[in-house]
Amino acid sequence: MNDLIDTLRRLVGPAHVLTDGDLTAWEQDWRKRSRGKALAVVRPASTAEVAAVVKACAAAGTSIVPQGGNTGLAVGSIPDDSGTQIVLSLARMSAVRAIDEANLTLTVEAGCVLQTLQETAEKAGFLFPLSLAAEGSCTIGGNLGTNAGGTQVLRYGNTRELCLGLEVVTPQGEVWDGLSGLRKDNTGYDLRDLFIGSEGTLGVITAATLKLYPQPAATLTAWAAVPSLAQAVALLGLAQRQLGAGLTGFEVMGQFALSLVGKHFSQLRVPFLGQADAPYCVLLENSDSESEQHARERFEALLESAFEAGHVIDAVVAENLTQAHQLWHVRESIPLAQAEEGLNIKHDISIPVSRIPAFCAETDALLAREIPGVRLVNFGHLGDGNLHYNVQAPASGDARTFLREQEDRVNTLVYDQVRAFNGSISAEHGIGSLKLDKLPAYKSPVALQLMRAIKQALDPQNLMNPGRVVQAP
Ligand SMILES: O=C(O)CC[C@@H](O)C(=O)O
Ligand SMILES: [Zn+2]
Repeated sequence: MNDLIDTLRRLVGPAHVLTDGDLTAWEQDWRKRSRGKALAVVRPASTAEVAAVVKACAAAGTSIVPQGGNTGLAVGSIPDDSGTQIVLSLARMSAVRAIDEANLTLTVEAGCVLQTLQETAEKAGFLFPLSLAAEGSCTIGGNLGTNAGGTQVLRYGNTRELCLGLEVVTPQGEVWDGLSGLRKDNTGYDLRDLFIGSEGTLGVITAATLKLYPQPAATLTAWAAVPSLAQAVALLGLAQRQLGAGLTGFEVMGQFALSLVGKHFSQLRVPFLGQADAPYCVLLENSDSESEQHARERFEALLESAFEAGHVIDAVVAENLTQAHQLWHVRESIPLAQAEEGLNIKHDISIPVSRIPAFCAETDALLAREIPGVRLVNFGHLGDGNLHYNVQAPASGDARTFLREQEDRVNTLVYDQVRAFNGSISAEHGIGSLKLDKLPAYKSPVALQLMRAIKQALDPQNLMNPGRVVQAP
């Protein structure tokens, strides 16, 4: 092992091979639920260095956990507790390599922080639409590795849809330069899409060519109180018909989720908080290619028809950007408020949009019956059929004990319902190690067999993020 550490020090410089001191930032997951122990944290500065590190680890039979901003929610980017794995941090590889304005593409290295990437696009007069609460610290490599979703998916798609090409270091330490900015390329299997969402189990993404979009002329945000989830779904349909591609955000939030924001972040103003006839609120975003006035007129027309149809019982439209940011901030504070409230169980699920009201009605009742006192923190990206159907321990009693005794049962109740409604047990957060043992019960055996065969073909030594996504054959 000491030989490997010496080699790594030679390859990336001694200052970038961390073996002692406080390694919490690399060894602990974002929710602070899991902690591993790394043999070393290695921080290469170039693709050539990543390739050399991977080759050295392969020769030593040492496994590698690629890591970006370490903000994931599925425990996929920290080492296990064996003390034998290398954490390969891409943080130092953050350069913007090129912008091609005519081709509408941007090529960046994996460690580029998402917000920096958005700002780079903006400075060049474009929009890079991937947007999520962790954007100040997550990196594009991690976004690609997990095929992250976020709040603009209903208009622009997941990270996968925003990526045209990749550069990848294979488990053998070869470099695949697939950084094409082509929108059409039918020359065989789509390797790019294989690596996206593979959570570092097939290789290390070192750079990507991403799509840019024109900036909208105006973006408006509204917050509506809705009488039921069924009416929220009806509002979504109406908004899609009236705004077309202008509808760039459609988030739903249950009153209990909002009450946690009110409780833990009392400086934030939460519209329609606790309004008894509105069990849910919806945040809508309208991006307009003409003007602010045009956007406002269309938004007002939409809300008027929505009131008439009974989809909405109250609504506010942000007057300016500051107010719009405040509304988004309330929405994005829900996970933090949940963490403040205490230990919880997350379910990042997707269901066909049409079936979400029935799913929630049935599953809410099932949980209330089976696990009395349980508190549902239900919110998410309704426009994508993606709910964060989270469960907070009962207010009374010890949350840690509750989780120890009930977490598996809660998961089984919820995921069995997800299966019955043709849904997915991971919509946008990935599998990591958190859901590794769940996947076989909820994914087709044929699909799992194909996934294992791919893993075996690309990484026969099982050195790339082992124990994540699929168990090696
Ligand atoms: O904490 C969660 O459950 C969801 C986090 C994130 O995906 C969000 O949509 O805010
Ligand atoms: Zn989300």
